[in-house]
Amino acid sequence: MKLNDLSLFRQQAYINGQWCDADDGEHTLIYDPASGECLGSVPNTGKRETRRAIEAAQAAQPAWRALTAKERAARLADWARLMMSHQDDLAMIMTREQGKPLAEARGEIAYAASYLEWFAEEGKRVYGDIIPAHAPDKRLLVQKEPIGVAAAITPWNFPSAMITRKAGPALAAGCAMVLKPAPQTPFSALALAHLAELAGIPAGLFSVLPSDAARSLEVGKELCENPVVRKLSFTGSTGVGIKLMQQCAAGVKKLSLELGGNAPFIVFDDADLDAAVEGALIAKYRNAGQTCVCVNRFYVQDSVYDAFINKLAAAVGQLQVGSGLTENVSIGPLINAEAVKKVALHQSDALSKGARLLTGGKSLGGNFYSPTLLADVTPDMVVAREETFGPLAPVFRFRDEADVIQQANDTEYGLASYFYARDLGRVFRVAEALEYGMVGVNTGLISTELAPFGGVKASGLGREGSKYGIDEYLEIKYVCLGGL
Ligand SMILES: NC(=O)c1ccc[n+]([C@@H]2O[C@H](COP(=O)([O-])OP(=O)(O)OC[C@H]3O[C@@H](n4cnc5c(N)ncnc54)[C@H](O)[C@@H]3O)[C@@H](O)[C@H]2O)c1
Ligand SMILES: O=C[C@H](O)CS(=O)(=O)O
Repeated sequence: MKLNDLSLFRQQAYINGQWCDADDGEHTLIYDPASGECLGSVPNTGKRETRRAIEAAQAAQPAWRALTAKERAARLADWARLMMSHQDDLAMIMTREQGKPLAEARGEIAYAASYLEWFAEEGKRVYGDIIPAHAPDKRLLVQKEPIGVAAAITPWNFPSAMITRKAGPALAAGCAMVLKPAPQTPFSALALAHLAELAGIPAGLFSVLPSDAARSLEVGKELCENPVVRKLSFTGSTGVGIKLMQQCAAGVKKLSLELGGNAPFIVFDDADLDAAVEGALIAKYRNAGQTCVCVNRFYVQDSVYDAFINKLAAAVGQLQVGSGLTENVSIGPLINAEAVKKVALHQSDALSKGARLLTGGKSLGGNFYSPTLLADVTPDMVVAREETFGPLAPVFRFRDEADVIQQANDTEYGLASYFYARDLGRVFRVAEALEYGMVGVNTGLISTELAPFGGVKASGLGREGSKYGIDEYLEIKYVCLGGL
């Protein structure tokens, strides 16, 4: 790995402020999804290491909580500054282990750092209440307190931002955090731990437990069932989210779940078609279509259908596919062979049921797949219901608002949605009718630390970012003062 600062490339677990191997010496190899090259190895931690990390968190959290919000903020701000001063190296690590183009990786590092900056400040605004009492000798106080030890389990598609979107509010609130990163992308998480150490985040307060897919089940089970852990924040697929929810039920653990999506992208007859094409490229093909808020279904009104798909096909055909290390590449590899297979299956199912291939449609060898556009897609096709999580864009037709709202809402998911229209009445009607946690209007890029990120229905529970995100790591305490 060519880095300016090789100390960022960590091949050990980070537990209680110590860099260590797995207790049983087991380790797992990490591969570059573009080249197949082995990048290095990390310890394959399990239940014993998880318990140690939880005990360390429990020991470290009281002193961290006792700091003022301002003191905690200073450490988080330093962590963010260190991320940005190492942006190039952190981006290189991310591109090598996840595959996204370097420009996108640099963007993610800035996005990830923004959550630390944002919650450093939000921690200073954890206000309580004084409630007008119901009796003259009483005073009613409401205060917010850190929940204690929190656990995080994160996905591979945003190897840094999905971590700081949890660690930022948790530490700002006064909590400790034990993190299990995705098996595919441990190096980004371990680099963050190294920078946290440099920023003065105390030993034990933030631990990182790399593990392969099998050991992840063991680590996750301990995080869900250990009574010291009072909060679990998970980002990943809905199926796994449900399993974790079940494992947390007995301990009545507080949960945040950022799960799968099936985003509609609607183009009305009064849309600016060129703007819609620009928004479609970002909303569909960012991270090679591997984001939870990527468009999964395009809906275009009959009268502008041909004009839109022709414009979009021309734009998609210009997208460059290749290694994320190569300049001007906008579509990197998918994370693995299973991801490529899923895209190919969704495409072959649609074509077998009458869809029309407009551009792309090719597996390019290894984990590369051409950015693809399908027309004449119908609701009986698998792409209508399953999250593709790849660079495949299916385009449906619709007649009018009622028709497209019914189609767009016909899913168990409810994370992100997008539409292009210029009539003001239509904008409000459609934004209010869409059953999603987030709605992009005349834009394909909605994610920012300033806004509440999250979904409804099978897309999860709770919100991350914004003024709401810190509440996920706080408990409300009511104090009733009597006899005054
Ligand atoms: N809503 C969001 O903010 C958001 C963001 C990114 C990804 N996602 C979703 O994540 C999915 C893709 O990411 P993925 O493939 O990493 O998801 P995944 O659910 O397979 O894995 C996510 C994490 O959970 C761990 N995990 C899996 N099974 C587990 C178990 N039984 N116990 C404990 N841990 C377990 C994995 O090791 C990984 O760290 C997509 O569905 C995408 O929509 C959602
Ligand atoms: O995959 C989903 C992440 O939340 C990505 S982003 O926040 O939309 O950039």
